[in-house]
Amino acid sequence: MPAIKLTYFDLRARAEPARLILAQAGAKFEDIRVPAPWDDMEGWQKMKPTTPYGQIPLLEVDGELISESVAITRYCAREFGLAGKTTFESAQADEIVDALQGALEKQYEAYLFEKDETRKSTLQKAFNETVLPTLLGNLEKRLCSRGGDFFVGGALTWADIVTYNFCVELPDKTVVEKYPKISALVAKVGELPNIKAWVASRPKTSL
Ligand SMILES: N[C@@H](CCC(=O)N[C@@H](CS)C(=O)NCC(=O)O)C(=O)O
Repeated sequence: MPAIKLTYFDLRARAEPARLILAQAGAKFEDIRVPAPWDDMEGWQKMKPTTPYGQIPLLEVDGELISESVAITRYCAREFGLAGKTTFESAQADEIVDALQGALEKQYEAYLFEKDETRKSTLQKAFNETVLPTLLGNLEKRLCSRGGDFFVGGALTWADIVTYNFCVELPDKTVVEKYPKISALVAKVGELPNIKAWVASRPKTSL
């Protein structure tokens, strides 16, 4: 097994999908957490230029660095057999992750780091009423078209784990209840023993 170190702020956010995959795989990894810029701007300003793109998360695998959260997550999925059994299945999983990532980036841009609580809740509400129903409606149909249990090949892949993480991180989880297949998938992934154990034991953070 490669020696894996995952470095991110002390947050779930962009590193959590990779952590969940590593946890599900039972892989050993170093979960390195550096203080967020709002807690230690000086420390982050020192670290920033040492990273390939001035941002984290970073994954170190046997001493080599990978940047970009989705590339990191995809590597973990491939390395630990959660990326589909064929190149076509891998593409099917990528499709779901890319669809979710598109919405996630909109969420980041719209409100995730908004400090003004009133403005944040207005922006959240707008996101819940526009972007989310379209995305979740489309994903529900996609899931049904692929058998209804898992997104790819009738077995667990990172597409399911990333969907789980996206849904449980939503500020208003009731939005997901309108989509029965997605809801069942989220519940099923949340009940996987390794996922359950990770979620119960991971550091408690705001994001
Ligand atoms: N596209 C990158 C974005 C990474 C990113 O935005 N990282 C943020 C934390 S979520 C960061 O490092 N912010 C500090 C900075 O940009 O100075 C990815 O998905 O990994």
